[in-house]
Amino acid sequence: MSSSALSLKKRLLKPTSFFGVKSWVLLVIFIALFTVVTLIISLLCVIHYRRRKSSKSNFRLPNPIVSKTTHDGYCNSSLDRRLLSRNMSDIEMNSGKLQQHGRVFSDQLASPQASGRIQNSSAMELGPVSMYSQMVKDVWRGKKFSLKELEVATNGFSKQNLIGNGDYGIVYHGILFDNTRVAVKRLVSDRFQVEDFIAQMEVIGFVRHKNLVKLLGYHIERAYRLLVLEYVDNRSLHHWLHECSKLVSPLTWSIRLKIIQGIAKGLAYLHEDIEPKILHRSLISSNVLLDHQWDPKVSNFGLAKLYNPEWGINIMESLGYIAPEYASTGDFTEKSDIYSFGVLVMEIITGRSPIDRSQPQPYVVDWLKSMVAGQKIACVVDPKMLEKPSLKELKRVLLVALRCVDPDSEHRPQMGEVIHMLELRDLMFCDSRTGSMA
Ligand SMILES: Nc1ncnc2c1ncn2[C@@H]1O[C@H](COP(=O)(O)OP(=O)(O)OP(=O)(O)O)[C@@H](O)[C@H]1O
Repeated sequence: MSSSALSLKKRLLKPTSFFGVKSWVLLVIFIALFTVVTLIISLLCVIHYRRRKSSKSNFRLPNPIVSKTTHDGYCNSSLDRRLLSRNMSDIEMNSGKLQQHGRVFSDQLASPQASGRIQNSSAMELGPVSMYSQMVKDVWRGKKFSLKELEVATNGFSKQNLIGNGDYGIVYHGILFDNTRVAVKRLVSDRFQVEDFIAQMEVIGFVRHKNLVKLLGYHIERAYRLLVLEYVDNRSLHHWLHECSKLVSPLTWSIRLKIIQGIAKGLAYLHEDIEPKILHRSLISSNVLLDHQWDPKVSNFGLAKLYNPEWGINIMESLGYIAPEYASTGDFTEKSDIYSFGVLVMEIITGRSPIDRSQPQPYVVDWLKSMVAGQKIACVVDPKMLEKPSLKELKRVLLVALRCVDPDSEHRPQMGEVIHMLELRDLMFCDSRTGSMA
């Protein structure tokens, strides 16, 4: 060993003035401390860099579904204000939705399958979808279903699983892997544009209200347009009003009232609590499903928008729910939905179809008006209802229905007002247009 090495060794082994600790020990401690501090600083730098990067990419879009009650100055009247704040308790808004303000499209859009199809079709028309779908992922709570999964759930879309056929498509009962019961609706038409379908599903998919059927997800592949919906297990209002063979209807007055109020709340939510609002466009008794507590869930909202307007007019006209201005101009507004609601209320009270050609007065609206004018209000209730409502209660609900079918759409109430009227106990029955009810 050389003399310099020996002297270095001596110095390292020599105790220092720092608690008599040997020099080499102090050296090791210093190197260790230096390494740890360097590591901590590097780590902090990385974290800071990542945070900055993610906040930059947190791109915000205008939100299509924003509770209007969150906007100051939205409510047009103090009545609406009260109604909307009360309605909020009915709305199953979870905090996640509010956090999602500014985010629009589901990860389904961003899937190679969906985005590939979008590019194949008119991508230019698509605008926001094609622009943002790549950036915004994992937003709508709707699940991404594969065709295989839905085939398994519905037993290969078997006849045994078939629930029924409607104007929009064929509905199958299904059970998902996690045992959730669903209704899988296969739309008959593949006439609409893929992007229109996706955009509409995205709007409908955000809707969460106890009186509206939830869209859990959807699937597009080849000619398949599949909607996966919450399963509602007690058939439709149409069934219980018109297809139930029992002499006494299980729909008592209080059940009917609950159904009317539930439908009103669901519709008010679509019209007044979300943005953009959704017009139902085919509010009819077969689109009101019931659960075992007779709570109504409105289905098929917004679907008619996908189809040719003529088609919607024909259906609503043939069934007797069409508002006069919609029939004459083809323009559908919120007030056209409210007209259909009025007809629906009349159907629920009387048990008569909106158009019954076997009657001298086939249209329920005309018949009811003539009965009211002839002071025969007590005779309008469904004969299958054993326990009749009090005259006061009946007048209250009838007045609401009559106001909703006012030929002048401007005079029809908003749905928020309807809810309020339905809940008022001591309504003054004075109305210039229905003077006989006073
Ligand atoms: N989510 C659901 N849960 C349970 N049954 C459903 C559900 N959606 C639809 N159905 C049932 O499936 C059948 C077909 O429904 P669909 O909505 O396609 O047409 P519809 O209700 O008969 O009327 P329309 O097409 O004229 O609106 C009906 O018997 C309906 O009650």
